[in-house]
Amino acid sequence: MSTLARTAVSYRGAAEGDSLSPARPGSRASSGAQGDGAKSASLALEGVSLSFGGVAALRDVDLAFADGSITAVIGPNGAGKTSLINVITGVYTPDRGRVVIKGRSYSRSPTSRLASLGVARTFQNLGLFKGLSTFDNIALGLSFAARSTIVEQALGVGRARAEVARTRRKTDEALEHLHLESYRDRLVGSLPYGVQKRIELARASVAEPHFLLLDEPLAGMTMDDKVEMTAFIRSVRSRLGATIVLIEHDIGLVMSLSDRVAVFDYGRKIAEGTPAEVQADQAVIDAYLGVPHADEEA
Ligand SMILES: Nc1ncnc2c1ncn2[C@@H]1O[C@H](COP(=O)(O)OP(=O)(O)OP(=O)(O)O)[C@@H](O)[C@H]1O
Repeated sequence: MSTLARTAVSYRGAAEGDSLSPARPGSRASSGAQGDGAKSASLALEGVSLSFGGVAALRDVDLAFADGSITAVIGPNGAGKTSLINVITGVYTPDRGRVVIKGRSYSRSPTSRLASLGVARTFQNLGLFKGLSTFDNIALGLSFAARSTIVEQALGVGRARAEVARTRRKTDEALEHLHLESYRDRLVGSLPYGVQKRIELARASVAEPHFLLLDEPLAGMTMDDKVEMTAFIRSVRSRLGATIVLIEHDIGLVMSLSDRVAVFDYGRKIAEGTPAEVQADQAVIDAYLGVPHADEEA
């Protein structure tokens, strides 16, 4: 297990003021990931339900992400995949259930502290600043860690000087790891879509998160770009030891990239396991072929 993963497992601290409580003893999150009992899961959903008016986006979802694993969340359009990431990141507050992060259980994820808890994400429709350079976009991924005062920053002294140096070093490392050096000073809006997706991955990973949530990181790319991107995702995982959750529609790539796959349909987790297990699962085959389910609710 990586150092980062060990840190995640042993973490017990949490700031006051959030709606939190220790993970339930014996819960999946505290005892290990589903179907992967040898590993701990510092990130999990427990009994999460979420609805919008009459639409149930998530229905009683239990899902634990083994530390250091890559889990793909797949399912047809409207299955609840993005809602799941939005619940983990506190964009949505579940009607029921809890989000467990590093041994603490939240009825609503603490949005303002997610970065310090080691949670980072990318967005389905790129969340980059098109008028800024590649370097500046990636550097923004470190902004939460700034400790210097405005005065120190204005004068470029004290902690600000060290932070600027660290930001430059970390950002240059991320540019190198994701082969983005040649785009360093280019405005993001002028770059090809596949490169922008890679820049978003760089921004999300530059602060070395423990949990990386990728919403359709391969969407809209050429096949060559997709193959390249999957290699970059693997390399981020092995470099950081991060737990990666990704939403993807390209089943072929999902199967080769992921350790685990969770399949959703109408907000419900209908299958979970290794890629080979879910591929052979009849409920999954039915969901993808659009076979109506006996328990389908209005
Ligand atoms: N903010 C919202 N307001 C109303 N309904 C929403 C909202 N967000 C999601 N939904 C609904 O919740 C359900 C699940 O949506 P979600 O975006 O999570 O699905 P998805 O699996 O990510 O779909 P896609 O693959 O098309 O992105 C859908 O029926 C969607 O219309």
